[in-house]
Amino acid sequence: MIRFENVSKVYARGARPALDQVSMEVERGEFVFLVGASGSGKSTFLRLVLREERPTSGQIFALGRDLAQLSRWKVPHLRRQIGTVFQDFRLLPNKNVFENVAIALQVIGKPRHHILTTVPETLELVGLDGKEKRLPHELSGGEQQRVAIARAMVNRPQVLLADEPTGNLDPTTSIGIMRLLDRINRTGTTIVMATHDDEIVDQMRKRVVELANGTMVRDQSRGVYGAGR
Ligand SMILES: Nc1ncnc2c1ncn2[C@@H]1O[C@H](COP(=O)(O)OP(=O)(O)OP(=O)(O)O)[C@@H](O)[C@H]1O
Repeated sequence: MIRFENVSKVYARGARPALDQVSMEVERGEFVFLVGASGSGKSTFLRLVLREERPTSGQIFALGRDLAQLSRWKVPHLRRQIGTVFQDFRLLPNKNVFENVAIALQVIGKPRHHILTTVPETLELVGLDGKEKRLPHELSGGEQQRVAIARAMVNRPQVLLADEPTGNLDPTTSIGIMRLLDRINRTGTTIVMATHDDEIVDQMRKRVVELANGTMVRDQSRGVYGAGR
């Protein structure tokens, strides 16, 4: 589903690599935690998968495509098959819940009847049915993140990339979000989640890939946040 072969990324000439010779593969249907200190390269990894950045060396394959060979006009098509969720939710403040999710379908030209059936289904999936008309500021942080997850999933992407999705949430709310992500994963969506949340990682016991200064230092199945525990 995602394969990195000796991937390095150097942002500025002379700077130390943000990623240094990383090779790893994420199989279809996996749930992978990407852990590591601030600045270890987790976000860089995710941006490379989305082709928001290009590697300085090495090869990246995502959803069966060699990203170096992908022409610029095909990049939006790639991104449509990869949902993204961030720490800061990134909702449109003046649009209600329904509209925030519908927009992901409107921008790709889906017909109105499709939007009118798919958005409520997706809101139900994330546990937000009945809250269609609320504005983001009328929702809790956990509910706002559920809207963001609904927006990421409404197009049924093959992969979901999550960058610190529980970073702004309290522990109890975070557990609810993780249950939702686990459920989404069990229905077949591959998930890669960058996180600092040790409790969540320790509870979920999924594959853990650890980066340190851009180097992959650990790849552990059913892993924990810190090595050696
Ligand atoms: N656009 C950029 N230009 C220059 N350097 C960058 C850029 N983005 C990231 N870096 C550098 O690359 C390294 C890796 O950053 P990255 O954001 O991938 O780390 P991270 O593990 O996601 O950190 P955090 O947990 O704080 O989000 C850091 O040294 C960072 O300063």
